[in-house]
Amino acid sequence: MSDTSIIAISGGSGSGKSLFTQTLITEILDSGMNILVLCEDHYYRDQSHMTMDERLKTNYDHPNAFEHELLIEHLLELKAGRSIEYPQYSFTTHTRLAETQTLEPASVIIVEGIMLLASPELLPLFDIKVFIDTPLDICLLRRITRDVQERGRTLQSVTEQYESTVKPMYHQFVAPSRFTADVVVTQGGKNRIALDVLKSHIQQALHREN
Ligand SMILES: Nc1ncnc2c1ncn2[C@@H]1O[C@H](COP(=O)(O)OP(=O)(O)O)[C@@H](O)[C@H]1O
Ligand SMILES: Nc1ccn([C@@H]2O[C@H](COP(=O)(O)O)[C@@H](O)[C@H]2O)c(=O)n1
Repeated sequence: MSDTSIIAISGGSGSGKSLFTQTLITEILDSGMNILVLCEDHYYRDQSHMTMDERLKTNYDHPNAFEHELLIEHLLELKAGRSIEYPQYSFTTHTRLAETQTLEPASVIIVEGIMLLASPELLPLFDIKVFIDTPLDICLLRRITRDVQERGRTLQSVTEQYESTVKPMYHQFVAPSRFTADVVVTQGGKNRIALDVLKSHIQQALHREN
């Protein structure tokens, strides 16, 4: 087994996980380091056997919506120095695409997603657990803009899904998972100090490898 560091970045939908992760890796990649990012969203279950009506009824904010078994298998493969076939997911068809992407192992792996810290089977794999703590009303405002502009949703579908699953599941699963985190970050991807602390930890881990 190699000495791979796995960092989990979790928090509600729209909390700023992706922006935080992207800011972090852009700054680290600028210094020429080898780092890999996996999104939990890519591990939403394949629903190609279901009709579109059935897919629209899925609760995408429950831990069971994810194939965490496959995510665990992939993290273990990467830690063992082997490549993986990374699933690709469509928020339009609500299922996996036929193609996958081959990803090579790296010394530091960042995984980001809503249910990472709410899933006890995943926790032992993470060396650092980060929770992006953003008020739910701000998450909702960001989600409306993003889902309409980037995920082909209507304002009505975003508000209905928010009331029926996103908000109740946030309170049931995501918010309590904050207490499993090592680091709780306010102000998301704009929190300069949190970014610098994690960057410094990652750079130390990468230097230990070299
Ligand atoms: N701190 C912030 N201030 C302003 N806008 C932000 C901030 N963090 C994220 N956003 C914006 O909010 C939207 C959702 O953020 P994103 O990082 O995709 O959230 P998540 O990955 O947690 O769902 C994106 O359009 C992003 O640019
Ligand atoms: N087919 C799907 C799958 C997921 N969602 C929503 O995505 C959210 C998680 O992704 P973030 O990038 O926002 O963290 C989650 O809250 C699901 O409701 C969806 O709408 N459709």
